[in-house]
Amino acid sequence: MSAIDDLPPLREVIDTHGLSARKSLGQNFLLDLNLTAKIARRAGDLTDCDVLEIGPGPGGLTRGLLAEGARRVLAIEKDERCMSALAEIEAAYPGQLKVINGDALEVDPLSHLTPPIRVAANLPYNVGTELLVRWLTPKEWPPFWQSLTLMFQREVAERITATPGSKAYGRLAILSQWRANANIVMSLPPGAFSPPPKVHSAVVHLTALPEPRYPADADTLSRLVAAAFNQRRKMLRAALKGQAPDIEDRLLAAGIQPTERAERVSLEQFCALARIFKES
Ligand SMILES: C[S@@+](CC[C@H](N)C(=O)[O-])C[C@H]1O[C@@H](n2cnc3c(N)ncnc32)[C@H](O)[C@@H]1O
Repeated sequence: MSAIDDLPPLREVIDTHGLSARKSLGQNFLLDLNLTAKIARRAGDLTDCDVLEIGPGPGGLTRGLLAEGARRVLAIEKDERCMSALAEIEAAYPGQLKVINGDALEVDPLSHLTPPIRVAANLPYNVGTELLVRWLTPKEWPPFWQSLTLMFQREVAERITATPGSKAYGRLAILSQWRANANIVMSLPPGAFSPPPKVHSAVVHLTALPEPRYPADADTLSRLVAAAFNQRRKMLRAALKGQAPDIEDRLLAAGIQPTERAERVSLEQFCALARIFKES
């Protein structure tokens, strides 16, 4: 019998520790340990890795990550009420789980982790998107993480993995695919969660490329792509007018027709445009 078998079922944990789900914290818990084990397996081989988990809640995915052999898990959870439930898991895996009660947008986890590091999370979607963009846009590359395995609203997962020409293609697709391989590895219906959310969810697995697919400065690329897709129905010469007075020349130099719309421009072309901006 492993340590995880000694822990009470998650429904009992919720009752014992009074963890009624709070909408303000985006709490839709995964209570099926077979499912959390499956998600943990999608994070890759954890045996020689430290894992950063954001938003462990009552600890379903945390248990999965530890049972899959993670060397250490650092879990950052904003809800103080979850601390006693997570302490039970800490006790079952001495020295392997560290929990920080704080806001993942404010806590710097790096001093607690040793590479190689993988990230796994089932987070409220707004926080997840903000963290994803941060993790994808550091100045230096490769980043601190080897892979990110993140639960998103299915529509957001589709925006991360979208290709040019599709409605979902935009800033998230470009930033994700510039520096990582990104795939949807699991789909989950609302009923997988307690309480069930209104929408379907999906797990996206991103692995960091050793180098970005095409050279570009992260801030410049991020700024241009945000401006281009903010007005996605406009031609690029109009959408990017505020970025440079000679925007048409710059677009042409990057191999982009000024009359083109952002959703038809490839990642390679956006990177070429970012290089032209950096050089000018
Ligand atoms: C969707 S629930 C998932 C909980 C758990 N991982 C599971 O799968 O059952 C999201 C969790 O993130 C926590 N959370 C929300 N905002 C957070 C933040 N800014 N930093 C850290 N945790 C946060 C919530 O309290 C909640 O426990």
